[in-house]
Amino acid sequence: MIGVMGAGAFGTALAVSLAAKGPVVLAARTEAQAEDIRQAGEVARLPGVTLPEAVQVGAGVAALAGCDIILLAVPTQKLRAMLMDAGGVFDAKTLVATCKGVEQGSQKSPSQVIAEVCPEAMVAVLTGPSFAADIARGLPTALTLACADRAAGKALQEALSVAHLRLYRSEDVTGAELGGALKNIIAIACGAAVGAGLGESARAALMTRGYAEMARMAEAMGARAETLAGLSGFGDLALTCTSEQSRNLRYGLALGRGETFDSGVTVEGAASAPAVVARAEALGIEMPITRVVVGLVSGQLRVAGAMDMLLSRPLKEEKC
Ligand SMILES: NC(=O)C1=CN([C@@H]2O[C@H](COP(=O)(O)OP(=O)(O)OC[C@H]3O[C@@H](n4cnc5c(N)ncnc54)[C@H](OP(=O)(O)O)[C@@H]3O)[C@@H](O)[C@H]2O)C=CC1
Ligand SMILES: O=C(CO)COP(=O)(O)O
Repeated sequence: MIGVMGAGAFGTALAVSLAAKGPVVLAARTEAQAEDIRQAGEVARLPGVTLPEAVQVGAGVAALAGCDIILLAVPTQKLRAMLMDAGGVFDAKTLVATCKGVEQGSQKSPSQVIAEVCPEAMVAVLTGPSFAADIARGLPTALTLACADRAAGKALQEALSVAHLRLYRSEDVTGAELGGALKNIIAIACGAAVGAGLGESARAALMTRGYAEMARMAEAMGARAETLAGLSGFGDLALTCTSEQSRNLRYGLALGRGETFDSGVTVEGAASAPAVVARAEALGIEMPITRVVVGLVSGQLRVAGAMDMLLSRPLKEEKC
């Protein structure tokens, strides 16, 4: 049976989608949350989506004991603690990370965190351009399913594909995870520029030079260029930087407009950006847009100063 850990927007959307194939367990953090969801028939972070009967709502890791495939849909910075609290329930399971970020402190990707805490588990990554609301409504979506083990990846591709949710297989876990984590940061930069009234041309420039940063880091970390050009990289960059459904873009818009933003909303790019800059420094890679996002998020930079920093860099040849 398939289980989902994290009854937020994305975990719920995936559970609703996969329920077309059979029963799915959706695990909220606490029994009180699970009971609220059962009573309401929907999840607060994904309003307007009625849970089908095939979605069985439970609480905590115990609810997932009978599942062999578990999708992990908690924010990246919460992943390690959640796994460490699992008390062995996740050992020897197939764990599919759906979170898009880099862990603060360790600078590790979700799959690396899983491998460290649950060394017995088979690890895969599900990523790519998809808003929870779109998946839950059954709108057409194409994602990357990355797993270093080819046979396990093929089995997962079958198990997790649904008519409107088309999965493309990859063995490049590093590249798939990097694309998802880095595009969120570039989306914050785009939002900040647009929010500050700098225009659509600035957005296009940030997306393109942001992609160059993503490709640079990917190359340095041994990821494949074609992965970055695929759904998990370019595809998700395009979606997140251009749609106001994106929380990262909306957070950037608020920064650019000088407005406050609800601190309860998951903004993976803001949490991951300092870890990415630290990793870039260790690798000797220039990531100027990511760096200014760190300054914007920490409040040390304003958009005008950030743009001055980017525009005053030495003139150079256009290449990645
Ligand atoms: N929303 C989207 O469109 C997409 C999201 N993603 C990725 O999916 C990940 C999750 O995002 P999303 O679902 O949108 O975020 P949400 O903020 O909507 O939900 C996160 C959920 O994780 C739960 N959670 C946190 N810690 C634990 C824990 N220890 N045990 C159980 N549950 C826990 C939260 O519970 P609580 O409220 O109690 O803290 C919350 O329900 C992110 O990395 C995001 O980038 C990927 C593609 C699309
Ligand atoms: O990852 C996403 C789309 O692919 C969701 O983006 P946000 O986290 O910015 O809402």
